[in-house]
Amino acid sequence: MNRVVHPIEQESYRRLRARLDTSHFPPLTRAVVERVIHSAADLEYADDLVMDEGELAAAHAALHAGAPVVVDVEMVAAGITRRETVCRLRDAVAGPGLTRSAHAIRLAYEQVGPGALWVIGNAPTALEELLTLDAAPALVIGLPVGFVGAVESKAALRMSGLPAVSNVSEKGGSAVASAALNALLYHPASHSEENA
Ligand SMILES: C/C1=C2N=C(/C=C3N=C(/C(C)=C4\N[C@@](C)([C@@H]5N=C1[C@](C)(CCC(=O)O)[C@H]5CC(=O)O)[C@@](C)(CC(=O)O)[C@@H]4CCC(=O)O)[C@@](C)(CC(=O)O)[C@@H]\3CCC(=O)O)C(C)(C)[C@@H]/2CCC(=O)O
Repeated sequence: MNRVVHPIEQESYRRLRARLDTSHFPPLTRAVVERVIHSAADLEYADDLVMDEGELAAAHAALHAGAPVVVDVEMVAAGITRRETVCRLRDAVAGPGLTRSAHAIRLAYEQVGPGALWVIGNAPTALEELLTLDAAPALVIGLPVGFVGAVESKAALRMSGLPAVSNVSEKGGSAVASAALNALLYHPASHSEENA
C-alpha cells in the first residue's frame, strides 16, 4: 500500500530507532515491533512480543489477497482505517458464563468462516472463545490487555500452534492490536526493508 507518511510519524520512527536498534529483526517482524512501539511509546514491547516471520509472511499474503479481518471490539476497528473489518459486538448478548465479546467472536466466525485474520485487542474472553473454534485463521493478533485473563489467554494462543502475534506481559490493548495489523497492511507486498 502506497501511503503518505505524516512528518510526525517519520519523526516518531526516527526517535524510536535512535533509542532502540531494531535492524536485527526480519522485515515483517520489524514492521510489527516498530509500529506497536510507535503506537504505545513503549520500548519494552521489543522484548515482550512473540511472532514468527514465516507466519507473518503467509498472513501478509492472505491479507493482501483480501482475507477478511475480524476484530473483537469497535476500538480495534477504529484503529484500522484502511481496511474494512468485521465486528459483531453490537449484535452480541452476554449470557451465563459468556461475555458479549466472546459471543461476538462466535457470531463473526459464523459470518466469515475459516481463513480470516483475527485481531483481539481488548477482551481475553474473546481470544479464549476463538481458540475453541475451528477457525483455521490466517493469523491471530492476540494482544488483549489487563490483570484478569490477558496473560493466560495469550499463553493459550501460543500453545495452540496457530499463526500468531502475541506478547507475554499483561500489556496490550486496542491501539497496539490495531497497530500490529496496520504494520502488515502498510508493509509493501515486495517485502522491502523500508517500513516506516
Ligand atoms: C473485563 C473487561 C475489560 N475491559 C478492559 C479495558 C477496556 N475496556 C473498555 C471498553 C469501552 C469496553 N470493554 C468491553 C470489551 C468490556 N470489557 C471487559 C468486559 C466486561 C469483558 C471482556 C473480557 O473479560 O474478555 C467487556 C464486556 C463484555 O461483555 O464483553 C466493552 C464491550 C464494554 C461495553 O461497553 O459494553 C467495551 C468495548 C467497546 C468497543 O470498543 O466496542 C475501555 C475503554 C475501558 C472502559 O470500560 O471504559 C478499556 C479499553 C482498553 C483497550 O485498549 O482496549 C480490560 C482492562 C481489558 C478488562 C479485561 C481484564 C481486566 O484485567 O480487567
